[in-house]
Amino acid sequence: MSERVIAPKSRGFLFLDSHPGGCRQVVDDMWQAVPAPVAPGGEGPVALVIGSSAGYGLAATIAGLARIGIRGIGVCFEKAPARRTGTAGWYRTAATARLARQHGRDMVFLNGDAFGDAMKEEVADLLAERFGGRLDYLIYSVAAPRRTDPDTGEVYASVLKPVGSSYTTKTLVFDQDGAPEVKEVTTAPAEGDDIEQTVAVMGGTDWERWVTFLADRSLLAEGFTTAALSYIGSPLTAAIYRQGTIGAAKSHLEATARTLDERLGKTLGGRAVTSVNAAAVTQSSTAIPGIALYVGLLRGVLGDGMIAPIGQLVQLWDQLTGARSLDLDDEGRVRLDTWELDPTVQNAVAERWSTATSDSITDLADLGWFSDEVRRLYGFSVPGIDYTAAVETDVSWPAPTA
Ligand SMILES: NC(=O)c1ccc[n+]([C@@H]2O[C@H](COP(=O)([O-])OP(=O)(O)OC[C@H]3O[C@@H](n4cnc5c(N)ncnc54)[C@H](O)[C@@H]3O)[C@@H](O)[C@H]2O)c1
Repeated sequence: MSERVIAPKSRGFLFLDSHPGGCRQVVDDMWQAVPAPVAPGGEGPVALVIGSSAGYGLAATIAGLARIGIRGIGVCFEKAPARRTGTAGWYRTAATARLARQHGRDMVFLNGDAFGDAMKEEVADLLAERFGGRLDYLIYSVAAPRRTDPDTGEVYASVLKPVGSSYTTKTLVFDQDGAPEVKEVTTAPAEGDDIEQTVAVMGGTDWERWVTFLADRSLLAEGFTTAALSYIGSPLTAAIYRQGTIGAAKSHLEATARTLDERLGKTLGGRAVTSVNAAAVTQSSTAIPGIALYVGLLRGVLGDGMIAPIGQLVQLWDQLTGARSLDLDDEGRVRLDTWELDPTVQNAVAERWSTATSDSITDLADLGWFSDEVRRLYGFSVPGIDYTAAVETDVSWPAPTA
């Protein structure tokens, strides 16, 4: 037992501790935001979500459980409580498992490196032993800085750099007193094998390896469907995102979807797609130069008109399961970002972006919302939580229920 009061301590957008009570409430609130199940009762389809503890993968897990009644496996990479608290994803996973159990859904969570073959073996064994040896859905939502190649042991590192020439962008930071500043930062262009390294981490290689691994073990059901998360984003961030090193990885991911789609279509009557989602405040996205400013301005323009990840993932599940027809763009991608890329919205954001300064930013962007979103990633600024009360931090990883 280890009860204590947890104060938010941060360096930039990174917090050193997370709040178990707040993380649990975030998960509860996401579950509440899901509309009624499509087909209540009965045994749901078997799903594997990779990256299940945060951002879009957490939304995929919760929307899948609450809307579709999935059962299956979530995989993520989180740190247990020790001297510091556990990571927020540790606590969110405990909370998600509790809700799954309450709703009679058999969901097992595994903590470890999804890129390694040991995790693939463990998942394959679990599918065979516990889930009837048939996987219906795989959602791939990993965002990671590094990947170790299981064949060679080589470690690849992903970088966020423009391609061709350096890129100067406005960016949003908060000073020591929390006051917002709009600054310029310059990022040098990719050099050496930066592009290949980033593609090796964030492209489609590991997704394809998962599908091949499970197919070789005959664990994919007829009609097996898989989706990986992608992003296009605004012209304002294109140089650092879609035309940058990470964009090369996303193009690789999308090309992988086309190859996999053909293969799965022929072998199982199955499908592989990418799902292009909208900008959201996550631990990964706040690391991208300019994205904090962009998202804050987007919220300033759209307010509650922004669709949160949980709402987008309900739409994705509805399309994947056939509750709604699968709506693909010319390049075979599900598009859940059309509201973000709407030209009227983009023009309004671009106008605000061009005039944004440290003095005007509070009027142009919704900074209260943005700061709270960042804090909520760690379980802080969650309505209904008493942050002066001591809370148990020693939460154990959810054991599979019998
Ligand atoms: N955040 C956005 O604005 C946005 C928009 C559109 C698409 N996407 C895409 O969604 C996907 C997920 O991004 P996010 O922003 O939700 O990220 P995130 O940082 O919120 O979550 C990443 C998840 O990956 C897991 N993970 C990281 N390394 C792992 C490893 N080695 N093994 C197992 N699990 C690991 C983490 O535990 C976590 O569950 C990415 O493909 C991203 O490009 C993000």
